[in-house]
Order: sequence, then C-alpha cells, then structure tokens
Amino acid sequence: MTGELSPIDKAKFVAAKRAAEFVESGMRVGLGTGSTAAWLVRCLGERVREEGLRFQGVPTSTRTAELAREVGIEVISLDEARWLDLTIDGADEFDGELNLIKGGGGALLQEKIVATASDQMVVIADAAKEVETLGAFPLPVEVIPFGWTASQALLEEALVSMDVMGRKTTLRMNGERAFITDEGNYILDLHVSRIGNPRQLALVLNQIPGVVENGLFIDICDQVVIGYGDGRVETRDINAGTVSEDRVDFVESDNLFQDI
Ligand SMILES: O=C(CO)[C@H](O)[C@H](O)COP(=O)(O)O
Repeated sequence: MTGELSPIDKAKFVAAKRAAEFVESGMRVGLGTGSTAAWLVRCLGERVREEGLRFQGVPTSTRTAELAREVGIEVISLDEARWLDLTIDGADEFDGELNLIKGGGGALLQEKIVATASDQMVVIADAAKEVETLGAFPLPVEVIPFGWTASQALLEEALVSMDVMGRKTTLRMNGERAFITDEGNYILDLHVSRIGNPRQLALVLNQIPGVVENGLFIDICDQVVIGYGDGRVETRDINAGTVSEDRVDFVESDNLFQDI
C-alpha cells in the first residue's frame, strides 16, 4: 500500500507523522488544512485510537473538522478553547526565517487566526516547499465579494510601489464559479513571483478596503518539520536555533494508508 504513495506524499506523511508526536494528552491543538495537514489529522486519530491520546482539536476549515471527527478526535471551536498550546499546519512556501505563504487550500483566514492564538506554530512540509525568497507560489488574498473588482484594482495599484516582480491578480475559481471560502469570501491570487519585503507587503495588503486577510505568515511559525521521500525528517526551531534529523518508518503505519 505504501508503494502507491508518490515521493511527495511520502514526504508529507513523514513530516506529519513526526509532528503528530508533539501532541500530548490534555493539549488544545490547532489543526491545519490541506493534504499534509490531513495526514497529521489521520496520524493523530491513530494515536487517539491506539494509544488513548486525549486532546482537543480546533480545526481551521470545515474539511479538517469533518476529517478530525471521522478519525475520533474531540473537536472544539476556538472560542471554546480560547487559547491553544500548539497549531500544526501545512504551508505553500517557507523561507529561512520561517515566514510562510499559506492559503493554497483557501483556509488562510481561519489558519492565521488559529495560529496566532497558539503558543507555538509548527509547519509540516515536504522539502520542495522551502524557498530562498517567497513569491513563486501565488499569494492568496481573501476579499469580501462586495466590490471585489474595486479591491482588486486597489491591490494591483498598491503592488506598483512594492518590492515585487509582477502585479497580475486572478480571482480563484471553482469550476465556472468563484471559489468561496468558509467565511463566504473570494480569494484573489497574486502572481508576483518574488516578494522582496514580505513584512511590508503583508501590512500594505491588509490596509486595502475589502481585504480580509492575506496569506503571508510573518513571525508566526516557530518550527518547521521537513519531510523527505526516503523517510528522513528534519526539524528546525527558529527560536532555539536548533536543527535535528530523524527517520519515520513507513511500515508501522500501514493501517493508516489502508484507511484512505
Ligand atoms: O495553506 C493551506 C491551506 O489553506 C495549506 O496548508 C497549504 O496550501 C499546503 O497544502 P498541502 O499540504 O496540500 O501542500
């Protein structure tokens, strides 16, 4: 069964499996969205079933909430939790300072609220997500549907004075219709190829009327767990300045793959 996983999926899985070990009984944990985060939720479900791990999960999307319930995790809202010990989530890109682009799955708003309400944010990612400079992945910006073309025009105008390489924006689609986020908003994807000053861009974007949030996560992530297709995992802690290496065994997790 594991032989059917692509090297990228194996890399995502091993990162998720390693990070799932960070969760301890009694914790309140933010659960990210996306394919890597889905592995995490399945790995945590396995720990709930097999080890009796007891923790409360705060999902960052309806998709993650459904999966978490399905695998036996106790789900609560952020308002019930109030504060979280830890959030574990995927990312579309991360740089050397662990600044991120997120929102490829359209859940950036809840993801940012949940991550910033946590003592720690851990990103899980395959090695291909690491970049020197953020921006090759289109930057998602969540806008309210009312007057979205006006917000788009202001946004493109704002990009002129920013240290970025392009300023094309596209409305994210779901087939023939606009993609709608869990909050009922639209997403504009910014094709800028290179973001020279992500901190400044994040601030400028959020000042545009109609913009709800952007996918730049600056100074939010504390650790990244990077997975490789051969089972290696590397954990970098930006605060402690440490890097550690490890391996995750695929065989012992066969049941997980059969669940899918
Ligand atoms: O930000 C996200 C969703 O809004 C995801 O974490 C990001 O898109 C990475 O997804 P994947 O793990 O599927 O590569």
